[in-house]
Amino acid sequence: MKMIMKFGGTSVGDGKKIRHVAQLLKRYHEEGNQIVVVTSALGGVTDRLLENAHLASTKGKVSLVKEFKTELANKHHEAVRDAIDDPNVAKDVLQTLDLRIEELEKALIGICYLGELTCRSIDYISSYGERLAAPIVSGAVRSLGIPSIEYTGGEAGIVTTSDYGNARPLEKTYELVSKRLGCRLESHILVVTGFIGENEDGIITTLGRSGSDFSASILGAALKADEIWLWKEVNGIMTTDPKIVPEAKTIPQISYAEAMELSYFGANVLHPRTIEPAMREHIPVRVKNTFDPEFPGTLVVSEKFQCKHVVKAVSLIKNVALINIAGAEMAGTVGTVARLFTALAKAGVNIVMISQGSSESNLSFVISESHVESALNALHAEFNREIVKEITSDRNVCVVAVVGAGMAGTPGVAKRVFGALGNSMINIIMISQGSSQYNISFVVREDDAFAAVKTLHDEFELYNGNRIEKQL
Ligand SMILES: Nc1ncnc2c1ncn2[C@@H]1O[C@H](COP(=O)(O)OP(=O)(O)O)[C@@H](O)[C@H]1O
Ligand SMILES: N[C@@H](CC(=O)OP(=O)(O)O)C(=O)O
Repeated sequence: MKMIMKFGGTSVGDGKKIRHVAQLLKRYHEEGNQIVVVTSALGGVTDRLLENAHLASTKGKVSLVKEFKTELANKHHEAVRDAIDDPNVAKDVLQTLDLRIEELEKALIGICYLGELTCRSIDYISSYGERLAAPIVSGAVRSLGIPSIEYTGGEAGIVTTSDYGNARPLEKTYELVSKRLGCRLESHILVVTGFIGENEDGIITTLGRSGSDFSASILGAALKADEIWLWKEVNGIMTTDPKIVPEAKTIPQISYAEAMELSYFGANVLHPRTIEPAMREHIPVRVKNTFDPEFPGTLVVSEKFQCKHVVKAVSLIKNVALINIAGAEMAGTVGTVARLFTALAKAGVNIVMISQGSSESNLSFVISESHVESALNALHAEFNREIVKEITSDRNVCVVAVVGAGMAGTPGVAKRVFGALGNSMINIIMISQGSSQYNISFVVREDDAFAAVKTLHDEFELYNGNRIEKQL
């Protein structure tokens, strides 16, 4: 089989884990599979890179850059020691790492002197997590006697828009990747940095936080892979985040549409865009546990292979805010909503969900907490108390979503959702249901969020894994 295997930051958290990953790869390679590996940064490294980029621009202290350089070098050198036995391979990898760390140091010192951090520089700095991980993963594979080459996303052919921090692949990516990687697949395990690509001028871009899943899917579609495997620290896509409800169970099979709804509604087990490229080529996506490789995990497949289970999972989006706008003149004033959306789009604000009262005199929507200032400024500038008289925001909220393809056309699901929440004395602040009827989502107070997820997990008996399997 031709396979893409993506390993997340927890899976390549340190040298011992990378050694384990290399052994897994050896096993699948020896079974006759052609493998492209997509690696994330070692766990926590992207966060540290971003923190230090911000520190450099605000404090401007070169001594802090030097301290960070030592921290990064120590972490990655230790990983090489633990992951790679062959001394020649280790020497080669250490040389590559040191060169890259020096480049990074220069860039951070530049930011110290300039005192400013552009979106383009943020992408450049944060790309180093994956650019330091890939040589180690590829070296660990070579150390086991298997030829391996490492590529950055751009070198592999991922060409993107210039939307730094949220770049999308251009259509030419699919042909380019196939040309560049296709011919080497037979003889090598290819290791590609997740999360990053480059624009048409060769400038590094990133696909958004947790974007390595998306990279894997792009490469899978380009190479027309038989399967895309996403290796994680959990046993697949589960009925809810096991960190919130420990009784959560693995969902053995789920449709592309359901997996997309879940990821859009906060199940950070998948990057929200992951499914699109796989779906365009009908490639099955498997989510597996790196630390329990025999466990089958979850298979994400096209709808036609999928039985309909009313509710499959419950998810939670944190770090959001609710914005309310109100004004008696809003009722019947044509174009108010268009002005609102245009103003928000110009300010770069993404809307998570929307609800409009039937009186038309108020409208509520949910956005990411980090966009609140820009949204409020944009709305005040656009309306200036004309038509819209009141604009308020509330940051202490979360969005909960109940997802399942079988909800479409099954009466009574909403009654059960809101009945169960009522019995648990959980107040609903806002409700939204997409016309796809694949999910019902609603806003609750942050303090009620975990209880809401647990209540619904119990109501639909999602802790009872057998029940899901029986209905498949
Ligand atoms: N429905 C869900 N199923 C599985 N994991 C979930 C779900 N919702 C949230 N999560 C969280 O997503 C994380 C995914 O695993 P992780 O190894 O961190 O992925 P990656 O490193 O690829 O980003 C887990 O830590 C888990 O707590
Ligand atoms: N390293 C990047 C990209 C990524 O996909 O990471 P992970 O697979 O660990 O979510 C991030 O932290 O956002």
